[in-house]
Amino acid sequence: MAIERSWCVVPAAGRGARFGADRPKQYVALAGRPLIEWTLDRLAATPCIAGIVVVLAAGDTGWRARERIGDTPLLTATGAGERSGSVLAGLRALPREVGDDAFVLVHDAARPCVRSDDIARLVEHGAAAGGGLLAAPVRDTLKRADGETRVAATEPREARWRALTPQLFRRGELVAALERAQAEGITITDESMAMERAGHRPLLVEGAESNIKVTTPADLALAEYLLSREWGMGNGEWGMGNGE
Ligand SMILES: Nc1ccn([C@@H]2O[C@H](COP(=O)(O)OP(=O)(O)OP(=O)(O)O)[C@@H](O)[C@H]2O)c(=O)n1
Ligand SMILES: C[C@](O)(CO)[C@H](O)COP(=O)(O)O
Repeated sequence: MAIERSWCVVPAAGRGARFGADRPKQYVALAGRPLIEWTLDRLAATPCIAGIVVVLAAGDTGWRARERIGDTPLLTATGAGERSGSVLAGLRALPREVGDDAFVLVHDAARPCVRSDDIARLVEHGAAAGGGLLAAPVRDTLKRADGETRVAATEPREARWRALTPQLFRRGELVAALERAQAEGITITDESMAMERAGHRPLLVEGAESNIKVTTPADLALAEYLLSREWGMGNGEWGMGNGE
């Protein structure tokens, strides 16, 4: 089932504790602009994104939301103490015309280097599979701990994937899965986890490893390098940089 365009919820209500700045990390300067603006501009410039709901912390004055970014409508919602609660708030703030069967993307405000063509492939293949997420293969050997610092298992090479965002699911199914996990008191770290607990097997769509999440200051330096590589031949326009 080919879907034309999809709305995107952008959770941006975190505190950025691991980043350790004097403001939430989504507002720290990245190449001269607040990090969040790079992410939102990138999403707004992605043809398959119909609109954006950005989820901000209650009373947040770190960034003045606009009604549109270019031709892309921009709505706001108020976040919660946990990321999953912020995502739920964003899903509930979608326009009425986005029904339960509509596929919706969820993308971290903290991921400014996402590639538009990766999002397009996720929308195409993830929708056909009933839901999916961008993911990058992990090069290191992964160990599963037994709760202490002892090795419980080693993940085989073909099973090692790093979940990214965006993640794409049907609005109604994702709301139900997140509400169920919330009712069960389960901490949900990404949308796929809630959907897996509800019995779904989301499709892994390989995305560029440059789609990093800015969590610490070291990540910010890498994001600045990655963005600089995407500029065109000095003309100041976004290149078609392959991100490699
Ligand atoms: N209650 C929360 C927590 C996180 N987020 C958002 O979810 C994305 C990914 O979360 P993460 O990187 O963990 O951000 P923080 O929670 O801010 O980071 P930390 O855990 O270091 O405080 C970020 O864009 C963040 O703003 C959110 O909207 N609401
Ligand atoms: C949602 C996410 O960005 C998918 O990769 C990731 O799970 C967030 O991880 P964190 O533990 O909140 O840093």
